[in-house]
Amino acid sequence: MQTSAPSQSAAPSDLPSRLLVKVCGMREAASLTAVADLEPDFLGFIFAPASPRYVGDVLTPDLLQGLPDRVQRVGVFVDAPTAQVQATACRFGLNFVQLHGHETPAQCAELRATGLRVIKAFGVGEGFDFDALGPYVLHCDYFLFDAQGPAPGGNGRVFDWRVLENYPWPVPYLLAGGLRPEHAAVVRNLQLPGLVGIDLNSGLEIAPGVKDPARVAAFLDGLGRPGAAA
Ligand SMILES: O=C(O)c1ccccc1NCC(=O)[C@H](O)[C@H](O)COP(=O)(O)O
Repeated sequence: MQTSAPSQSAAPSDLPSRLLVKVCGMREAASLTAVADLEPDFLGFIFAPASPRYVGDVLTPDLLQGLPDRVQRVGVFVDAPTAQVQATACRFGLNFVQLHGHETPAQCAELRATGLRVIKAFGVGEGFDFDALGPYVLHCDYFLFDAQGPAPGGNGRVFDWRVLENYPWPVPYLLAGGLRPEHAAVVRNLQLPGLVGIDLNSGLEIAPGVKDPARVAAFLDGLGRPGAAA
């Protein structure tokens, strides 16, 4: 993993010395509390109505605001208007917004100007065009690289991570797409430029939006994170 911050980055300069972990697609209270106790760096909540992990009326601001401060709250959106993203972020006390649709660099900039931190997600396939990311570089805190699939996210597919060996930008990124506990040992030793964290979702689920805390703990254990054992 690269841990030095490249120059001219819009991203934080204090890059972590260990992989950050985001657990995405949290919905109901029981698994939310159990997973938060395992101390991931980020918890993700899907605000896209078409997703089987859509938080809908299940998630209350109280539940989310009761999380420990050390856990960053990420709202995931797909092509939602800026005002709606901003209002949702305000209502739920989100720290980050993760944009999984066709959001433009201008929309990333608008959201960032409100004080939110921005993760822009991209589906990676063969021949992925890294040049297309250039206009986003100054307006995002992180990128997230996910597998392409029928849905904008949560497809449970792994892409060929070797594509990222050629990652040319200074924005740090999270690796996503079908990660399961069996991947932890390999992920732990990945040496990819710009990689600072991973995003876990359907590979840890009992049902869409219901995470299995034992599988989350197993992944964290495989990464060698202290205190992550169940
Ligand atoms: O998870 C969803 O249902 C989802 C739907 C629409 C947009 C984004 C979504 N997920 C965002 C994530 O960050 C997922 O963790 C990422 O796509 C990886 O998911 P998976 O392949 O299931 O590990």
